[in-house]
Amino acid sequence: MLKGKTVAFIGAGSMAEAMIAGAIQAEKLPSNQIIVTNNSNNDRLQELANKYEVRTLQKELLPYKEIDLFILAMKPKGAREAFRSLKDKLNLNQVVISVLAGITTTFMEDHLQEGQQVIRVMPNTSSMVQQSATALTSGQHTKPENIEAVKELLQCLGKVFVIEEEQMDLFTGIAGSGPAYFYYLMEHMESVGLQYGMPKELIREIVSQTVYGAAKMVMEKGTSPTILKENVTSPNGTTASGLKALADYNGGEAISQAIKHAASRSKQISAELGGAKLNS
Ligand SMILES: NC(=O)C1=CN([C@@H]2O[C@H](COP(=O)(O)OP(=O)(O)OC[C@H]3O[C@@H](n4cnc5c(N)ncnc54)[C@H](O)[C@@H]3O)[C@@H](O)[C@H]2O)C=CC1
Ligand SMILES: O=C(O)[C@@H]1CCC=N1
Repeated sequence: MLKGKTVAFIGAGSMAEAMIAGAIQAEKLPSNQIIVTNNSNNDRLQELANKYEVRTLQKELLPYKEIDLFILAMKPKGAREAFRSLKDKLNLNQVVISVLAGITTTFMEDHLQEGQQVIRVMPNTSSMVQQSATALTSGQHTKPENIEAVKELLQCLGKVFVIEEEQMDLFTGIAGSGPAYFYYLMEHMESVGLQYGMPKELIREIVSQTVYGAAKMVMEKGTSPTILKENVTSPNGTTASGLKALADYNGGEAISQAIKHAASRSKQISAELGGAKLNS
């Protein structure tokens, strides 16, 4: 489905790079089928061209007719201008994909030609190592074969979940932003190690192996986090003491609030752009 398709990234930041790196590593999309552009930073385009051998071009020079899939990867505040400049240059066989937090398929359809095929996607930066949890939801005119092609592209970046659009803000709070919560946790784990004199490289390896092992247990053993947590916890042992401190300091509530705030910010971005009602 992806074979022979040309993909253009409009926006060349960290998310675009993570997706480009993942797709090339998976060998599904050769670098000569990838075009990248941004607003004005030529040095950044040169950096991506050197690193991934992709074609980089200034926006005005994009060969619009050659491109099958446009992936919008700028900040949401640039969305209106980006859609405005794309609108009259596309035909209805071309597909517009957005990774922008809070940009709904309705917003996309309303700001492109009537009948344009659109797909909203929420990856995360673990795309860089092909371990993203990515959500996909499509617009009303999008052909099944194009959804399959985009799924194939996203599968190069990790696991893909086709979800209802209503769940996108929540998915963004859990998985789009999620890696940052784990990095925050890891930062704190590292800093305790450092505080007690462990060498930085050693503590980093210990912490990342611990987090990786815990995720792998959930994925491979089919056991719930609750049971796995109980398995670690000996009566009156070290873990019980650690978990009590987490509860005393409201660790669980802090995590729930992080997800709820991120999801609500996604909704708010939609509302600010006039693309969705802010109902919670
Ligand atoms: N960073 C992340 O973990 C994730 C980001 N996203 C979404 O990806 C989008 C980009 O995020 P980052 O890569 O972190 O941002 P970034 O700030 O690193 O990159 C944004 C890029 O867009 C370019 N740009 C801005 N306006 C443009 C326009 N009108 N036309 C062409 N290029 C334009 C900038 O020059 C820059 O290259 C955001 O909308 C964000 O919601 C989605 C999932 C995860
Ligand atoms: O922080 C953000 O808005 C983007 C969307 C999900 C992850 N990063």
